[in-house]
Amino acid sequence: MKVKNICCIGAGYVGGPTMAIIAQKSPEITVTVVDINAKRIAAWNDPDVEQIPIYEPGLSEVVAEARGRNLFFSTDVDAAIDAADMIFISVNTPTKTYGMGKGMAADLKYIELCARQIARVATTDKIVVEKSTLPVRTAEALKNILDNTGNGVNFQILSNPEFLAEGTAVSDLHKPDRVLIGGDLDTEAGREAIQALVGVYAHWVTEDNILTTNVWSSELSKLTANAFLAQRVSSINALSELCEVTGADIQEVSKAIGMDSRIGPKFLQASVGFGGSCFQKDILNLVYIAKSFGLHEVADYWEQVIIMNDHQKRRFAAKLVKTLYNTVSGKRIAMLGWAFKKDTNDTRESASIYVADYLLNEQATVVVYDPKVTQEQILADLDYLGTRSETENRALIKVVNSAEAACEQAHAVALMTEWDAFKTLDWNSIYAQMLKPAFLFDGRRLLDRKLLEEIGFDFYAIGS
Ligand SMILES: NC(=O)c1ccc[n+]([C@@H]2O[C@H](COP(=O)([O-])OP(=O)(O)OC[C@H]3O[C@@H](n4cnc5c(N)ncnc54)[C@H](O)[C@@H]3O)[C@@H](O)[C@H]2O)c1
Ligand SMILES: O=c1ccn([C@@H]2O[C@H](COP(=O)(O)OP(=O)(O)O[C@H]3O[C@H](CO)[C@@H](O)[C@H](O)[C@H]3O)[C@@H](O)[C@H]2O)c(=O)[nH]1
Repeated sequence: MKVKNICCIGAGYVGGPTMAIIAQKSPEITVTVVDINAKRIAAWNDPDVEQIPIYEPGLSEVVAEARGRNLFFSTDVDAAIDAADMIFISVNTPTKTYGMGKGMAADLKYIELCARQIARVATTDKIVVEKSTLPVRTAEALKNILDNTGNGVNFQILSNPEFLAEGTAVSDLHKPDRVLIGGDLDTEAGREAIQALVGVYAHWVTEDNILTTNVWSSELSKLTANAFLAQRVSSINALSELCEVTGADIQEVSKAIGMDSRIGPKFLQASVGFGGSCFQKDILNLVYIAKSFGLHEVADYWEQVIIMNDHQKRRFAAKLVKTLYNTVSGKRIAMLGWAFKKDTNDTRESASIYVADYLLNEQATVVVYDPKVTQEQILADLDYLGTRSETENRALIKVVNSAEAACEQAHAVALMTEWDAFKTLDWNSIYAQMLKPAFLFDGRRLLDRKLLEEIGFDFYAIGS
């Protein structure tokens, strides 16, 4: 079967970019991305393509090429479901904040709502693709809901997890290490559905890079990949603390071990802690699944990755307070960067949120600059923690339009996100504008210690 009409439910960081690339590479397939968030859809449809709601290098060009040709954004979810032969579910699956599994399990209510809506609306056979990251065996629940509608429609369920990283979404989608498709390999209809999706990706991905497995392996591989990646970051961050007390340097250690081809050089960059919407959520989900099967040693093993990450964020903030003579009360601390990594405007679970919260508890005045994050978002992130009232947050935190403005009259600078532009700031003039001694805390190992110490900074960097 050749796919002609795709619907994607969820126009977020995954649904938007993924569907834009499918549309770009497959001009004969009509792709409609739908969402209940009308503001988000309006932004995707903004005549000025630079105003699309997600900042990703190269994405606006792809959208400009395909939008209106075979790529559409709409709030009419029912119509798009009805017209499609393949439906991607790409809605959010956050950590549960209530009830059973609170703080650990994935909240699947949005997934279930999608399944019920598809079941209600569909009048022709559909292939339903899990694009969201889901606990292993979710496809079983989806199948139950879809097969019990009694309207005679046949559904095939595939798992097709997404591995793109934010900030590099377009290149990751153009050249994926692999595309993973899980489906029912035991039936003819299952194999046909898998081949239909293979046919979509085969527009630009070689078949050697398209891996087909059973559904459960596909679902579990996604959680496993994120757990392994996050584990590398926590491992290197754990050793960064040891470096600080022994005189070893984490950059040198990373390089030395990364040259071992069995270890490899990627994901060994020490930092103020990993952030992003996925790592923490997916590991907590894995821990919850292991616990629910009574596998407590497995659960404890993976939970340690999160414990270490929380420790890294806290110890960075604590180091800053200790170095500033044990108090930051009334002091001005500049934070450079709020996004969880460079080249994205996403702030979900960013280390900056937790470090700022710690410093605000110590009564600091925090002044933030990020090239892509709005004041509205920064305040919303802090309010969401619920540590203090909205009024107090607004009194203690300031958001400014440049790194220089953030650092003016500051007692200390905390470099939080590795934006390229921070490398080439005029640190001489920043130093001149700061209170002395001028402290600089590099949470990303972005800056040149020798240069900054020569200027006069009291310089501290993670892992040295
Ligand atoms: N962000 C990433 O880099 C990334 C990468 C790989 C996988 N994932 C996974 O992909 C999924 C989506 O993540 P995201 O970052 O795109 O989330 P997101 O919050 O940016 O987008 C999800 C969108 O789904 C919409 N939505 C929710 N319920 C809906 C419904 N019933 N009908 C229509 N629209 C609905 C929301 O309004 C929202 O716009 C998650 O499971 C996530 O774990 C994310
Ligand atoms: O050596 C490293 C690498 C990353 N990080 C941090 O780890 C976090 C996550 O980074 P990254 O993995 O690059 O971005 P994400 O967009 O969160 O992507 C991850 O999560 C996605 C959602 O599931 C997956 O699709 C991707 O494959 C997976 O890399 C960020 O805060 C990074 O700064 C480090 O501190 N050191």
